Amino acid sequence: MKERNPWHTPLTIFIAVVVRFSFLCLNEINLFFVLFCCPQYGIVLDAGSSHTAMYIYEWPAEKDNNTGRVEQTHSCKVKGPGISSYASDPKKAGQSLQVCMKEAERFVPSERHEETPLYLGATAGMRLLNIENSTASDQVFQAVSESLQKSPFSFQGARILSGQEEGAFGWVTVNYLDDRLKQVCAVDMDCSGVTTGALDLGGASTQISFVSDAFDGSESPNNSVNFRLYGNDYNLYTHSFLCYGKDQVLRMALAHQTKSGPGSISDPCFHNGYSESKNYMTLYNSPCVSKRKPVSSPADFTHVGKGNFYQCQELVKSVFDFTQCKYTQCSFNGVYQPTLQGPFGAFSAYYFVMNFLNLTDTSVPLQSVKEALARYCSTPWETVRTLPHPGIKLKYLAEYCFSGTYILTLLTEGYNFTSETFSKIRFIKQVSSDAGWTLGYMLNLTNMIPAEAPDTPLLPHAGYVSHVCFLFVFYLFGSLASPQTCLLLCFHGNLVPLAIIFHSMT
Ligand SMILES: Nc1ncnc2c1ncn2[C@@H]1O[C@H](COP(=O)(O)OP(=O)(O)O)[C@@H](O)[C@H]1O
Ligand SMILES: [Ca+2]
Repeated sequence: MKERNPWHTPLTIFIAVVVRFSFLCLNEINLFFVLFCCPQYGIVLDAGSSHTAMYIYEWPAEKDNNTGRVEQTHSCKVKGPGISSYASDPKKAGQSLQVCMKEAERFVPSERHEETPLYLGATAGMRLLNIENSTASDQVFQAVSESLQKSPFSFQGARILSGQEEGAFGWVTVNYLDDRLKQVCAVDMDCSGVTTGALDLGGASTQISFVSDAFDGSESPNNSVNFRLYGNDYNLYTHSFLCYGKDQVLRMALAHQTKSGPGSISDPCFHNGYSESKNYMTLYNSPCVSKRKPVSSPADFTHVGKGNFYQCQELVKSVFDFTQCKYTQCSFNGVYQPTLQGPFGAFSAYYFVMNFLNLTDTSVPLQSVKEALARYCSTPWETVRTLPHPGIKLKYLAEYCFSGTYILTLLTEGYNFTSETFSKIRFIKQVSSDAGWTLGYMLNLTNMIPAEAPDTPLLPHAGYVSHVCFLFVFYLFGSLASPQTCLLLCFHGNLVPLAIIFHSMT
C-alpha cells in the first residue's frame, strides 16, 4: 500500500493555495504598476542656434520590450540666446540652463531623478562656432556639461549632432508621432509610401528627409541613412544645409546687398517704412558670410524696407547655386536629391512663420499663397507694427515677409515642390509632442524603438482586467479541484520555488 504523504494535509494544501494566490497577486500587482503607474522619464535639451529648449518625455515602465507610448509631458524655453552665443563668456551658457533644470526637478518625481537620462544635443549654431573657433566651442560644452552634471538626473553627455542625425531623428519623430512606423509590412513589400517626410527649418541650418522609391543610396551614400524599426527596413534620404536656416539666409541676402559696402540699402524683403541702422561687423560675424565682407565700408549701414515680394523672391534665389550638379538630379548647391515622395511634415520655423502669416492651409493653391504673401509684404511697416500681435517679438515681425518668401522659395525652387506636391505638406507644431529631432534622438538612445516588431501587443486596460479575472477564477477552481491541479498551476506560473514546496505532496 502506498504510504500517505505527511505533507498532504488540508492545512498544507490551504497554506500552499494561499501562498500561491499571494504570489499571483504580487505578480499581477507588479504588472498593474508596470502598466499604469510609475512611468519612466527622459530629458532632452535642444541647444539650437537661436535658443535652447528642454523637453521632458514620459513612458510606461514596461518590463520586456520598450513598446509603451512616449509622450512629451513638459517643455521649458531657456531664457536668452542659444549656447553658441556665449562663446566669449562660456560660464553663462551653463548658468542659462539652470532655471529649466530646476523646473525639471519639479516635473519628474524625485524617486525617478537618479535614473532619468538627461541629454543635450546642439545643432547648427554650435556647428558654426566649432568651424569658426573650436576652442570656444569646447569651452561652451565644458560649461554646459559642468552645469548639467550638478543636476540630480543621469547626465549622458552634451554633443553636436551631425546634420544627418538632425535630419534623421526629425524624420523618426514625425513618423513616431504619426504612428507610421508600426504598420505591418509584408515580406518584399515596399513600405516607403507609408512614411511622412520631414522638413525642419532652423535659424542656422535646414533639413530635408524622406523615403523615396527612387533612392537606394548608391548615387549619394552620404545622404543615406538605414533604419530597421519594428521589423521594417527604411532607406532614408536626408540632407542638412548648413547656413540655410532662416537667420543665416537673411545674413546672406543682406551680404548680397551690401557687397560694395554702401551706407544704405533698399531691401524688398522688409516692409515699406522700415528703417534700422545695422552694424557691418555684426552682420558679417558668421562663417556663412565672413568671406564676403566688403573690403571697405562704414561701421554701420541703414537697412531700409521697400516691401516687394517678387523682388524679394529674386533676391532670395541669389543665395542658391543652381549651376552645378554632378548627379542625375539635384536640389541646389550641387546636392543630390531624389524625386520627392509622400506626405511631408514641416516644423520649427516653417510652422512659426507660416502660422503667423495664416498660410498653413496647403489645400489653398500655391499661386494664391504667393499672392497672399505678396499682399502682406506690401503692407506698410507702420501698419504691421501697430497691429496687435501678442507675444510676437518686433524682430520676428519685421522679418516675416523675408522668412515667408524664403520658405516658399526654398520649397519650390530649392527642393522642387510643385503646385501639386506643395499640397502634400502639413505645417505642424505638435502632434501630442513637439515635432523636432529631440524625441527621435531620445527614442534612439534609450532603445525605445525595437528593430523587430514586438511578438505580443501590450494589453489594453480592458484586456488587463479580463486577464486578471480569468486567472483568478481559473486558479481558484483549479486549486480546489485537487492538489495535483494546484501543482500544475504552480508550474504554469513563474514561481519555481513554490513548485518545490509542493514536490513532496505528489
Ligand atoms: N515665433 C517665432 N516666429 C518666427 N520665427 C521663430 C519663432 N520662434 C522661433 N523662431 C525661429 O525658429 C528658428 C529656430 O531655429 P533653431 O532651432 O534655434 O536653430 P537651428 O535648428 O538651426 O540650430 C530660429 O530662426 C528662430 O528665430
Ligand atoms: Ca532646430
